[in-house]
Amino acid sequence: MSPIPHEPEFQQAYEEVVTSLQDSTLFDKQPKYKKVLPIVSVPERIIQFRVTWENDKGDQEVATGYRVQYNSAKGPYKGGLRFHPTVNLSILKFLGFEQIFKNALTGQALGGGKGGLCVDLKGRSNNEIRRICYSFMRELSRHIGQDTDVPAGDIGVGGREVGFLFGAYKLFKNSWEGVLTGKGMNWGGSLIRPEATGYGLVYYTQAMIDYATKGKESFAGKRVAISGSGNVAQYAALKVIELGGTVVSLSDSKGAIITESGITAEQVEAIIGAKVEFKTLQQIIGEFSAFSSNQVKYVAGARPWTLVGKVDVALPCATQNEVSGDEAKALVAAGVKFVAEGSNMGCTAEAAHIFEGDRVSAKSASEPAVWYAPGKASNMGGVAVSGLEMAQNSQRMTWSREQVDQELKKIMVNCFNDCLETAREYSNESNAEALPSLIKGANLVGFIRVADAMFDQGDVF
Ligand SMILES: NC(=O)c1ccc[n+]([C@@H]2O[C@H](COP(=O)([O-])OP(=O)(O)OC[C@H]3O[C@@H](n4cnc5c(N)ncnc54)[C@H](O)[C@@H]3O)[C@@H](O)[C@H]2O)c1
Repeated sequence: MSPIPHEPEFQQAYEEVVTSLQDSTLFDKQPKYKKVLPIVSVPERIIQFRVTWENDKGDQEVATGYRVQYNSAKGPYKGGLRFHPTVNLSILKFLGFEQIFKNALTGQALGGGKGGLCVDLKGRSNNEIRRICYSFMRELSRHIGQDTDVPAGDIGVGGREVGFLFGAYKLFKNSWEGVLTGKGMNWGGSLIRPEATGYGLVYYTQAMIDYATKGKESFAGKRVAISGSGNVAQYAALKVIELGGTVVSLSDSKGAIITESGITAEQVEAIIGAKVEFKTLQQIIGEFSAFSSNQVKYVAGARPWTLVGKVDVALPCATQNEVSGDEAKALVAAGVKFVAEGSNMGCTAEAAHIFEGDRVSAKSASEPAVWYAPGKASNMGGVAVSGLEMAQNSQRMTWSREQVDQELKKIMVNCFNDCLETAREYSNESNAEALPSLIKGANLVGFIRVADAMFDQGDVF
């Protein structure tokens, strides 16, 4: 049990890690690691602050801002900022806790953190969003820096918001430094950073397909269900299309679009342009010419998982707990073989259990089973390229698109192999040689790397 039971999302994320570790031979082989759990579960520091601004009507508004500086054993705190009306400490602690181990999986020198603001930006003008970002950074700038804590975007915080936040930091601190990642391309940003989480998710899934089919299959010809239509979903969809897969769904918080023939790259580009203006999918399919020739079905208030028919790959890319146990059962019945989370904790504990149960019950690699990758491994391409952005800022250099993309691919494939090998090394399952658990593998690799650094630095003794 987590020490704080009234934080349900945090508790869920904590229990997932603890269960993975307990359900392996790690603590039998090396009992010292048990001591790390209660220490690593408590954030090094939480900053909570008031953010006020004048809205476009001339009224004052107020919201609560947060930064959870969770763990700095491996490097400066690193993790995104979420601006959304559901933001609270339970959600930010779950995201920050995941981020510690995710960042360790990149193989880079990055600690873990997360932050955000409980606000709804939808429908607000650019000017008002700028005022919100400046007010948020007025306080946050006291606590971050390129060697201390380097935030990035998350839900509700994209390129526009990172620009305003960076401008505010520069103003308050009189310092131009790589204090945020996801920056604009002509002022310190890295090529491929906007694409990185979606592309990386597809590269990780490609490594799963490659391993499971012994190189015989790829994305070509596969039917791929994707949820969400924000940053992660957009670039995952474009990469799947480029690799010859058929994207049969996308969604937003109001509903889902479903298509037999596949969403086109032109349609995804239309969504990319319209989402910055807070348009819903329903509005976009009604307004843009890309949707008049190649029509899609819109289902209000629905998630895509039970609506897509036969499907080979599922990539949840919207938000946490967006695949329920029943939806997981429906996906397995629809033939899904590969599930990889673009969103953080996209699957409920029940859904993850169903996918893992399907794998455990298979006797050998030749039997069809579901391969399930947790977000902390499969969506870490974004933070990995943020790490590359920090490296480029320190060097005062800009790497080419090809160089960053190659590095991203290498990082994702290495992460897949690390998860696989470590799951085998510490597995207590009879079929682990042929079908190792990627969720256990990811948690074991991330935890051991962070725990070793904490022992070395005297955080745990
Ligand atoms: N942006 C990154 O680099 C990055 C990296 C790793 C993980 N993630 C995770 O990926 C997910 C999506 O992030 P993003 O950056 O694409 O954000 P975004 O703001 O660009 O898009 C979020 C998407 O999720 C949908 N959504 C939000 N709340 C929802 C809800 N309650 N129900 C249904 N749909 C909802 C939105 O409509 C939108 O399509 C989040 O879980 C985030 O933590 C993002």
